Amino acid sequence: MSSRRERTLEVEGLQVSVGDHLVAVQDVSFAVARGEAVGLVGESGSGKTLTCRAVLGLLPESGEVDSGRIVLGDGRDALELTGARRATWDRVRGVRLGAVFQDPASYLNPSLTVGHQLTEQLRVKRGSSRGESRQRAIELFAEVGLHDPAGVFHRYPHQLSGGMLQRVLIAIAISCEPELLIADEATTALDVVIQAEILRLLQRLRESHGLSLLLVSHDLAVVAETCERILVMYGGQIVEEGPVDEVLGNPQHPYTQALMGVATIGDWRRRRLEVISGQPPAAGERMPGCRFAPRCAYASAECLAGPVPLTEVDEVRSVRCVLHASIAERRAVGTGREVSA
Ligand SMILES: Nc1ncnc2c1ncn2[C@@H]1O[C@H](COP(=O)(O)OP(=O)(O)OP(=O)(O)O)[C@@H](O)[C@H]1O
Repeated sequence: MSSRRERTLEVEGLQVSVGDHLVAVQDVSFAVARGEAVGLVGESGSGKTLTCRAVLGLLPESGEVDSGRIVLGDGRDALELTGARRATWDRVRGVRLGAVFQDPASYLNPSLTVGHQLTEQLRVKRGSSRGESRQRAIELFAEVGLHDPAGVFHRYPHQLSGGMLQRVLIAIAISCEPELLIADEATTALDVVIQAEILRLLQRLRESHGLSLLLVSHDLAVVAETCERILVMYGGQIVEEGPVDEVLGNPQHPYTQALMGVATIGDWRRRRLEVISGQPPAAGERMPGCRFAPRCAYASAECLAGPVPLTEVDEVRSVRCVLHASIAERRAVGTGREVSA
């Protein structure tokens, strides 16, 4: 588990609100160890993007971190990001923290060549000379799998495909050797072949650069293939976490079980999550107990008694469900009811 490994990121008790003080992310705690790939999954609106954006200091204008701690690095390199000033963010974002998102074109300037944009990053963030940064840019373009990197250097964003643009963005994101790369739905818009190539590239970069990865995806298959650990979010909270194989192989939270149900185990690879019946709570919706209770076939009065903490099941797994032990028992003896899905 990550506690025995050097930490790249620690998020503790994070609460984020949006709009008119609507709590959209609450009590979110997790860590990413050095070189580890952690996947963040959940339905649309569950708070995945706001969690990542809080870590990156890029919340929307109406968004705010109400409480909690975000610490980048470990030991002597540990840096508290909560409440950091702009100058600190300038030193961290793009340097110790890299990010890639779903729509790479919108993060590039259409009127500058991609080579220019990468060299600017190297010049501004690393203080490299013009010649050094040009040479390094071409090396980085080659490293992210762009053919004819010297030719690509002179291209404008509109001259490149979506997959090529995502590679350019990855080259920019890793150019300053960050400790952590956040990839928020970075392969969602790409076709499956390109998606697989980009995921392989991220794996390779993890190995060659000792990079930690926080990968947000709707797609359980993407996380299963790429990550060691998974965080399942529901209604702004983490409801289950643990090693990917164990969580997907034997989900403990009824929501994770339902996700696996709709994704049809055995034939779910490469499928996107489909919608589970019922609606998740909206941002800011106050609920007395478990936020999944209205959609859960196991729900009882106990579930509504008060806030449900994320509880350790064993050394490596945690679940936010007061009934998880009895549900696991019922499932083990084959009498568990199926969750409505
Ligand atoms: N700028 C904003 N203003 C108001 N509400 C917002 C804003 N950004 C996010 N929210 C709300 O916060 C909640 C969490 O949103 P978030 O984008 O983090 O979810 P997500 O899990 O990343 O979803 P998706 O997979 O669709 O990106 C949602 O209810 C969303 O409507």
